[in-house]
Amino acid sequence: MNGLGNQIIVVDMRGRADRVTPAAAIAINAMAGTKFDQIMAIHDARTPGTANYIEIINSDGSRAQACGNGMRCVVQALTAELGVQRLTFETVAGLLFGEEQADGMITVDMGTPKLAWYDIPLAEEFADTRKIELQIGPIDAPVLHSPSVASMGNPHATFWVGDDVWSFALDRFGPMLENHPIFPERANISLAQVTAPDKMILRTWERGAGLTEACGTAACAAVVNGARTRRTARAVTVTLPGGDLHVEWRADDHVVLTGPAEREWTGIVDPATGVWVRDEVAA
Ligand SMILES: N[C@@H](CCC[C@H](N)C(=O)O)C(=O)O
Repeated sequence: MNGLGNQIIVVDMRGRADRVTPAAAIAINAMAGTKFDQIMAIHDARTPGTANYIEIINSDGSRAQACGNGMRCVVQALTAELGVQRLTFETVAGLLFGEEQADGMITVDMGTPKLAWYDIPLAEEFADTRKIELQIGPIDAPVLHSPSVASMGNPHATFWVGDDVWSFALDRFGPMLENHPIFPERANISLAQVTAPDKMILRTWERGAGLTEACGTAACAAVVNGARTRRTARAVTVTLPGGDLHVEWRADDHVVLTGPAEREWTGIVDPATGVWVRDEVAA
């Protein structure tokens, strides 16, 4: 599936006790035609009242706590299969609610952001995470500096840029910043250009996956960071390379993400080895 070009493989692990291994994820990603950003593994529910437990695996085999676009794909797949409009899921980061709108758009309530330095987490104490000391480039002429940081279950840094968001070599700076010692669990790195109080353009280098067409949790973190630094309103249309997401940081502190999700093809994979038997089942 894809969520605005964020390539997602939704794996059905219901009724099984095993897990998608890092080796399988890496093997699948290396195959022609199955390159992805995240695997969303659907497991049987662990908690009463939830439909399923969802595990998230990046293309480098690492596990992630949250994935906004991936959750939208899971919601689209399972609401269609079960003939329901809304579902509750459990992830390592907590409970998430998703629903299909009348126009086919998929909305996920991503929960509440965490803004304390130790929750993101950062390696050192910052009293104010709206602007932390971090820069790359020459000391007196940094290329990127002073990001706002937030956790949407997973760690995000939002660097604010002027009208030149497309001019930065994010493929070069992304890996340096993702692995910067200030982020002990690495981080997703975004560049945000605010074009109106309710509009921004966002590019993201994803932890464990690299440059992506769209990152849902990065859009959520950027709107939280935009609103708390008074750069944006709390409801913003975020334009990513793959298209638009709508993000609202509601008064009850929950962040809600809306956008399209699309099914592409279906196949069969061995979750232990990543050996793939690809069906040609039409979407
Ligand atoms: N594509 C995702 C984010 C996936 C997880 C991320 N790479 C991480 O490791 O935190 C999204 O849509 O949110």
